[in-house]
Amino acid sequence: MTIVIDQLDFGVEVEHKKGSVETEENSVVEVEEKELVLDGGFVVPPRNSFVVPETNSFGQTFRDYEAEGERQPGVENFYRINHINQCVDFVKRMREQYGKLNRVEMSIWECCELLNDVVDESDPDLDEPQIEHLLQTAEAVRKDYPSEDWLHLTGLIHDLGKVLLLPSFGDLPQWAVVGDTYPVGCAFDKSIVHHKYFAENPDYKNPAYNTKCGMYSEGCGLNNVLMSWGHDDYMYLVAKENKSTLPSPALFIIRYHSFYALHRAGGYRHLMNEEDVENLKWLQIFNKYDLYSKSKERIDVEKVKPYYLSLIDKYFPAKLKW
Ligand SMILES: O[C@H]1[C@H](O)[C@@H](O)[C@H](O)[C@@H](O)[C@H]1O
Ligand SMILES: [Fe+2]
Ligand SMILES: [Fe+2]
Repeated sequence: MTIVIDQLDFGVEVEHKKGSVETEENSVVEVEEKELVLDGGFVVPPRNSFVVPETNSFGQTFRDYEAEGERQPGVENFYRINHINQCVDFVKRMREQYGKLNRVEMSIWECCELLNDVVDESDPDLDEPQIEHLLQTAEAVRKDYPSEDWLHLTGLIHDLGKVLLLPSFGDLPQWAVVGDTYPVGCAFDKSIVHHKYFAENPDYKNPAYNTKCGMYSEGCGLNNVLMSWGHDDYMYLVAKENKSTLPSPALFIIRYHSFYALHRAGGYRHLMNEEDVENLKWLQIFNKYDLYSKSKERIDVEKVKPYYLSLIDKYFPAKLKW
């Protein structure tokens, strides 16, 4: 059995458009089509065809971090180490070091191919090579939003930061690359997966960092918030520093797609500014495709490659600094 998830219900404007269709008897009937218009000027189609599966490839509901199964102990252990180690000092050091982008020079597509060798230990829903996940996400978005080519490309590249696991990118451990992300420097929200393990984080008992706002102020904007270090923030830095022409919601999606405490649980809203509120709408649309397109269905890479190469050419330089 499958469930169809309807259009998301956040506060977007609905524009009514008149159109006409011919019936079988050739009489013309007026119809009213609803289009959702986001403030950023992008249009959300009224009919989404993507069907959200009820269970993942392991027969469990998606993102069930307690369900017993072969992946559960490994994933829980991943979050234990992640929560102990991601602290303000660590994040500052990583941003400083990796912000230099002085390790590798290569194209976006070359990077996609490198992801073939990457396995993500934090993910209870996926054990396929990462390149499959990139294409599954991008192609699922493309079906429902055929004219938003920037969103297709966002699907393709959103997880490229996982190359941080590879030797030429510093060989970072899994806990510093994958998994959900969250702000450091203020209280860890209760909705974060396996929250209990934060008790051993050096910031947990620090009064400068353990209040609702911690080192931030209400409405300061997520751009001023330090996020736990991983593939999201790294790929955002890569896209920004290499002067990608992708629009603001694309960069926001790349940077915060693992921030489930925000986009799923609604935590940390007090740190957002108006631009974040607007961009979050796109992130919530994107998340459906990122999460639920994970399946055993393979995409024919060679068939779709020319299309994605044309998008890369449109939004990125030929070679990027990583
Ligand atoms: O395990 C997954 C995986 O690492 C994803 O790439 C990340 O974006 C998710 O937030 C995380 O939960
Ligand atoms: Fe990710
Ligand atoms: Fe992903």
